[in-house]
Amino acid sequence: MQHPSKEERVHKVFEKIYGNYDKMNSVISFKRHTAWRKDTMKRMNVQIGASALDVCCGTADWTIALSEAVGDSGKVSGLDFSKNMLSIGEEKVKALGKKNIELVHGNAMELPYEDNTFDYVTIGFGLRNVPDYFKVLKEMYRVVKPGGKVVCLETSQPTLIGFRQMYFLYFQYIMPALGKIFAKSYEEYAWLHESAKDFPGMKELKEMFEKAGFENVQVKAYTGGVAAMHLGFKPTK
Ligand SMILES: C[S@@+](CC[C@H](N)C(=O)[O-])C[C@H]1O[C@@H](n2cnc3c(N)ncnc32)[C@H](O)[C@@H]1O
Repeated sequence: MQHPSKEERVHKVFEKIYGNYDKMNSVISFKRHTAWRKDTMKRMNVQIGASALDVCCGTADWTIALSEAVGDSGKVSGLDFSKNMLSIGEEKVKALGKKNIELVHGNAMELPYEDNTFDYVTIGFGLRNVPDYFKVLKEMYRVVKPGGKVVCLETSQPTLIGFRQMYFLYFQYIMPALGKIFAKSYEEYAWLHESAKDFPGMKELKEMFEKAGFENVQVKAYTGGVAAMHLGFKPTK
């Protein structure tokens, strides 16, 4: 029997865990993810009336935060390949009565947009999941406008001594056990461990941003480097 591709595996994971995703996010990060997201938004300094694309938007939390920042005169699109994750996002958008959000079913590897379309393009805890990080960064580069910002918030490789060892023990034993209790699925949360383990550290990801064409790349580590934000500008010429 053939092994499923990374893309097929990831798709299956999110199609299955969608109902528990938001709750698990808070549990596995000890609610830290909310602070990371807030700080990232502060650094982005999103302007009223701007346009934004949130790649791998999932249940649409970052998409909604962006829609609040751009206001009624702005527009935000959220894109994801899991219809179930999007369905949770749709419920939130509807409940909030947001008119400036469009949620789109699509693949991050081939963004269905013209070159130079958005002022901001974000990806939150999504890049780790795609089959080719560099290809997705180049896609994000392609669709952001010259002078626009591309921002990635993702797990990273902890740099503090002791933290790193604890982090891996946590990932290997504690998190999957939490996954079993809350989402009744061990396998799916083991995926988080695997994908986070293989994901590049801050320096490597910064280099990848630069190789994709971004300039003035800023990096911010969160909680000892458990997560990090990378922000790059597309040159104006
Ligand atoms: C960990 S969730 C992150 C969701 C959201 N951005 C957040 O910050 O909570 C990762 C999301 O990426 C989506 N995803 C993974 N690979 C994708 C791809 N190739 N194209 C589009 N979406 C993808 C999954 O369906 C899932 O919703």
